[in-house]
Amino acid sequence: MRKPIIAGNWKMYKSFDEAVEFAEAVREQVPSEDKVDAVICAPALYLPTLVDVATETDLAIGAQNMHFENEGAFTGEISPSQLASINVDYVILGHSERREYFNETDEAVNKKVRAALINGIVPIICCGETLEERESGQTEEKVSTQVTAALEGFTPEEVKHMVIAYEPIWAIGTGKTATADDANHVCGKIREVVEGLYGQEAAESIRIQYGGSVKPENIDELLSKEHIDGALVGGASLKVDSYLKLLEAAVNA
Ligand SMILES: O=C[C@H](O)COP(=O)(O)O
Repeated sequence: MRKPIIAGNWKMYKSFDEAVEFAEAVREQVPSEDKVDAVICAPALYLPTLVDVATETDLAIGAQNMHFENEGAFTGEISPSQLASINVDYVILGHSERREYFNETDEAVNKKVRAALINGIVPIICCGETLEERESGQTEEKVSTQVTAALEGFTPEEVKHMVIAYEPIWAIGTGKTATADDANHVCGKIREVVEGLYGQEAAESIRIQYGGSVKPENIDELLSKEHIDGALVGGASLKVDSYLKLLEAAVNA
């Protein structure tokens, strides 16, 4: 059985004080990491402090992006080894907002996944279709292409420890959620893609999250589905109460 993983993606929200206040409020209430991986992916500026606040608790801290090189003349960028040097555990890669607004390509995502592994950071690899793609029946082809590209060149052992987040773009921040059956169907297809590339053990081990307007009211149904191992959550991860409710749902799933 795969351990659920709930990752909050704060995007470009919260002041520094609000971020610290949140982490201090949840750190003692987060369920044991034996039951659920609880992650907060915060703005880069806050990461060292949040890692410090979360030390020796079951709360893990992640970044929302990184460069694929460990160092170099890349003004404004943050490297995987820099994240590792402050003990960041996770990184979101290939989020649709990065693909859309910052021209992140499948090739760059693949390089970043490699760089994350080299530096001991767990990648949360995002994929998902636009509304237009969904309506024209291209959902499976789109996520399959994205996942295949992101996972190119690894070993089955490496793939087992990765996380994939399926986020239909039309469901992000819109209040529209894919039905649990639809989300499960696509997550199942992603698992088939992983199996085709890396075999059954990797496919059964890799964790696949759903993301897109997940909230305490809909998480139980999503997590009851065979192929959904957790959630990547934007809006509902910003409030202490709703974040803790999502974790509780994962423990009880
Ligand atoms: O990374 C998180 C997703 O973009 C989902 O955001 P949302 O929960 O606000 O729809």
